[in-house]
Amino acid sequence: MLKIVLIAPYQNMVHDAQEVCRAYGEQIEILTGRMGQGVELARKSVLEDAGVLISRGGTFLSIANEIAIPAVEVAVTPYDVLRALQKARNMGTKFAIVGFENVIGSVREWGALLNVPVVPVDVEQTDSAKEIMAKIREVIHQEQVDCILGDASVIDIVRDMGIFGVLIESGKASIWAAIQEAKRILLARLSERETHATLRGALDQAAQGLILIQNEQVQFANRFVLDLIGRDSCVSVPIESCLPESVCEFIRAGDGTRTTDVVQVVGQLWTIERIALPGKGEYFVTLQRVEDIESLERRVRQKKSLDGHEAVYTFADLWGSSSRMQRMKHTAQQFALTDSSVLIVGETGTGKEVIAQSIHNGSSRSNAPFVAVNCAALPDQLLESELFGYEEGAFTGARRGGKAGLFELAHGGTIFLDEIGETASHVQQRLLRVLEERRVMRIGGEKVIPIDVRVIAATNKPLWSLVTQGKFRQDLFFRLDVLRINTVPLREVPEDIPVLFEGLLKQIWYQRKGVGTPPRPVPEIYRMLCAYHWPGNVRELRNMVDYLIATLTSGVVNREAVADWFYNKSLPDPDVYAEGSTREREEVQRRYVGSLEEVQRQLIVDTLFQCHGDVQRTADRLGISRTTLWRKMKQWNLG
Ligand SMILES: Nc1ncnc2c1ncn2[C@@H]1O[C@H](COP(=O)(O)OP(=O)(O)OP(=O)(O)O)[C@@H](O)[C@H]1O
Repeated sequence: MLKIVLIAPYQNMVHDAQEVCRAYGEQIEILTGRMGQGVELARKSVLEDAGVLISRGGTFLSIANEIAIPAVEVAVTPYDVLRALQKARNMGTKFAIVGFENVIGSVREWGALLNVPVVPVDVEQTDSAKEIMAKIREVIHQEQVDCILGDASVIDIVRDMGIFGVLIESGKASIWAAIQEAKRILLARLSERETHATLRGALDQAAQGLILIQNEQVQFANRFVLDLIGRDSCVSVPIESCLPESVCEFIRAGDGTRTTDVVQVVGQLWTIERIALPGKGEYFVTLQRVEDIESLERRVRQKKSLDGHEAVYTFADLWGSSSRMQRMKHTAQQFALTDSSVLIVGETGTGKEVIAQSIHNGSSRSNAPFVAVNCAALPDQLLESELFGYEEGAFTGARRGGKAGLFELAHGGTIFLDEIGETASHVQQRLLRVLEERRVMRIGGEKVIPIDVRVIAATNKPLWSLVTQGKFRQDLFFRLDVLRINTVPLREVPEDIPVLFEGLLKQIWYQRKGVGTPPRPVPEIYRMLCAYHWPGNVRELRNMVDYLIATLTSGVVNREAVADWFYNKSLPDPDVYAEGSTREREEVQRRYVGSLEEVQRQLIVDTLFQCHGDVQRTADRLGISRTTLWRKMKQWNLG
């Protein structure tokens, strides 16, 4: 605990100070010592936790000059001088007051006011005892003074000269005032010390080296640096005696306000930064292990990549009790336990993405990103830059600072390449290289970035026939087709329709309404649902349930409600057909003639028209994915 130490230059002051402390309950340490001896005591006290020093006169000035901690002066008040003059009157009629400015400052005016002949004699801090003696001799000779007034050090000299001297003593009030000032300063120091300790503690926790240098000496080094150099402290130690040579070289060689470099320290690479501070010869130096920066970068890369790249589905979301569905699910669960590439083949809406996400979530990569990219949804150039990223200036419109590709974002996790059959040949070639080398190079870049990504690809096109037509690279096909899952079209597992229908009914009901009881399906509807061929598979069934929940007015899903959906879709379904009006039936017959492809095209044109060109609404109505719709629009130039 820091304390207050009073260094009294004369014995009476010790006595007065003790009385003041007793009277006011103050706790301070009191020592006696004049000038050099007082300074020595002060120095010792600092080592013994003195926080503030108190002294007076020349001793105070010396302490304030030589000791680094705050010192408070016991002021010499006019009353103190008056008391001394009173005593001096017994010894003569003319006086000189000899002292430093802090003692005799006010005396000049007081002497004049009291009509007492007082000659002030200034003593400088630098004056030796001999020089002071000469000044006293001169004033006695020239001014004929009878007695010298002064502080303790002056009175010592005067006595040695055999001249009358009166000590100007400080009163108890001055001592009390000095103690109060010292307490105020001590409190401020204590709180500063606390802040300092907190700050030091924080800097000691830093995972990098922090060094403050002043005139090539270390003024502060945090725990990280001390551990690195194997020392407990290095305050005020020359840099070459405690810091590694490469660090010293860098500190000396750097110019400018901020310099950075990479140096070798204890066999490792470190980034080092030197920041020039406003004080001359003052620098702040930071040291960071390159390995730590790299690992941090990896973590940042992973964190950033997780934003919006999460798999939500698990195997529990894959419904269907048919043996084909169960088998498929079981196979996918087994694949989740491996790290090989998976190719999922199946029609639109059969749950390829659900399976891909479930595999990811069931795998050891489940805490890492799941990045899904629809290869058919983007123009070739854009797909390429999205997948592999690009460097600044790689092409017109490239973002400043470049952009990380989806492969980089998927680092540690899984990338799901949906509609892989739609990729252009140059993208296929690049994909192959990434899969073979397990590293990417951004477009326009030269840096090779290692990646650890599991690939799951999906297609609703017969990929092998694309290979035989030369539209898909055979080598890429075999890279992807390591583990194969064939999804099941809904029309081939009609026994799953009730389970799926009821599951979706509940799920969507609670999503939309939050509370209440979902509508109850009547068993007859399943005959209608099972007779339908479901080109959009489970997605189409889902859309139907969505429609029913939005339009139902009773708590029952009956034949009429289902028929209404079929009719609304304008599909020439035989069961529903009979329920439409003759005019509408004729209109449908007139419009939807020709090959299946022509009918499909007409249906898409009509639905797009009804939806005012809104692709999402059109796709929803037709029960196909946006991508499938885009593909078909591209095929028939409907864009
Ligand atoms: N077996 C299933 N159990 C529950 N929901 C399913 C199942 N299969 C598909 N779905 C649902 O159908 C919708 C479409 O699924 P998903 O997107 O996985 O199909 P996809 O085969 O990837 O389609 P596309 O090829 O058009 O991208 C999703 O809402 C999904 O939840």
